[in-house]
Amino acid sequence: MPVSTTTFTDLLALARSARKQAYAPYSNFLVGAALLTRDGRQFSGCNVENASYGLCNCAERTALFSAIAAGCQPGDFVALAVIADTDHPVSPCGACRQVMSELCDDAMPVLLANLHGATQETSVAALLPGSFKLPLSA
Ligand SMILES: O=c1ccn([C@H]2C[C@H](O)[C@@H](CO)O2)c(=O)[nH]1
Ligand SMILES: [Zn+2]
Repeated sequence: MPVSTTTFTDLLALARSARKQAYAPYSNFLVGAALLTRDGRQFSGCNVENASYGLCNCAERTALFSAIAAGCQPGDFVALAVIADTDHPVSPCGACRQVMSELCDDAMPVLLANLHGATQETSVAALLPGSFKLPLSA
């Protein structure tokens, strides 16, 4: 489903506001994300860190997992926006790319942004070509 500029503007505003909720006392790197569903619902996420560093959860996964927890199914999503205080639009980590590849359509647009107005539109497949997937049983 194509996504309009207005939709991305809205999602980015939500991601920017979600970023303020980040719990990132270790890295001090605050990230926000916002996800739009086919039926028009929006879910936001921030990064949540932990003293056991490997448990840190990125903003992208927080948004995706909260949508799944609210009853969304893989493929219900039409766009994701991510924002951080970076020189260039923020680049999602490998773990988030893998999660996106399983829960979102390959063609789903992803808008990467920084706080200063730079944006880059990409897609789930472009972020992780040839992603690993297990066959799902019905
Ligand atoms: O796209 C990204 C990149 C990093 N982080 C988080 C993970 C960790 O809390 C902090 C530093 O890597 O930023 C995100 O939430 N999203
Ligand atoms: Zn990540």
